[in-house]
Amino acid sequence: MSQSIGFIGGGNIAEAMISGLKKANSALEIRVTNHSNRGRLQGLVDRYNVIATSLTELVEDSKVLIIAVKPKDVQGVLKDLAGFSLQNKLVISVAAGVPLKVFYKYLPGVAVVRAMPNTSTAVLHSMTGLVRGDNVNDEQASVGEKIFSATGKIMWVPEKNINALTAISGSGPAYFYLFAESLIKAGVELGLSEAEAEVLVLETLIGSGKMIAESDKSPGKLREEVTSPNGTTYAALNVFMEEKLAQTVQNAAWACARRAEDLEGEYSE
Ligand SMILES: NC(=O)C1=CN([C@@H]2O[C@H](COP(=O)(O)OP(=O)(O)OC[C@H]3O[C@@H](n4cnc5c(N)ncnc54)[C@H](O)[C@@H]3O)[C@@H](O)[C@H]2O)C=CC1
Ligand SMILES: O=C(O)[C@@H]1CCC=N1
Repeated sequence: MSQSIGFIGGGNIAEAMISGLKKANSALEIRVTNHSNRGRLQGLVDRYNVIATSLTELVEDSKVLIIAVKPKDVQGVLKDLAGFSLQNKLVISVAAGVPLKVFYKYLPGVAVVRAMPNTSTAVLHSMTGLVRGDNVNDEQASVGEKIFSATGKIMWVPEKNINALTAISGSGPAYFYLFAESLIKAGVELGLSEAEAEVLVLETLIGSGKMIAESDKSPGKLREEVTSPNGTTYAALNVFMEEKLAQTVQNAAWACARRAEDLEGEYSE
């Protein structure tokens, strides 16, 4: 990747992306500007050897601008960017619930890709959804694809599907972390030390993920293979069934997608 990248916003997702991108290519030039938090910016410089800079320098020196601020702060960034010529630049927004039309309003003609990565980009296992804006040429689409492919897998989707994707893979890591936290707590309640419970949960999660990824069996089939009739797993799964875990998971994913839609709704006029 020969393109220099500039992050506007250096928070959680920017750090996950920077960490992954630097792992994939330590020579990659990355600039970051972060509003009103010098300590945060200096931390990124110290940890990843990025260049801390002003917005003006970042725009001048970066081919790709990645907007990684909270949804409520995106319009402020776009107003600032409207003062620059962005010809030949690719703008990538990772903000949830900010539709492409908002970018066109402030930056007419801009080449923008809407992306929804997840924090596993830090370990090169992100799943990133990408939406191609109207003005993105093939070369720019390929640049966007390379940036996110360097830190995991990508999927191009139409804009109408980005909220569904957010509900599964964008926010998804948090669901698995909650499950892991709960299982660690259960292990401790059952008499294991926290360190023991953590190792058991960690290895079980990684092993299950690898089984789903590497075996040719569906998650349902793999589950059946663990579940002996009237055995121990059966006893546990019965509780999940009785307490409607599957429905709860679906409700949570719907709530996530609806929240993204609500955010988008704030831009309807
Ligand atoms: N955290 C996650 O797992 C994911 C987050 N996202 C999206 O990424 C965006 C950022 O999320 P987080 O990193 O979690 O938030 P965060 O709050 O950790 O980071 C945002 C950063 O932007 C800075 N900022 C605010 N206004 C700015 C401005 N005008 N110029 C420069 N910096 C500015 C803030 O000081 C803060 O450090 C959100 O829009 C979110 O929807 C997308 C995918 C995953
Ligand atoms: O919670 C959020 O709004 C962001 C978007 C996807 C993951 N985190």
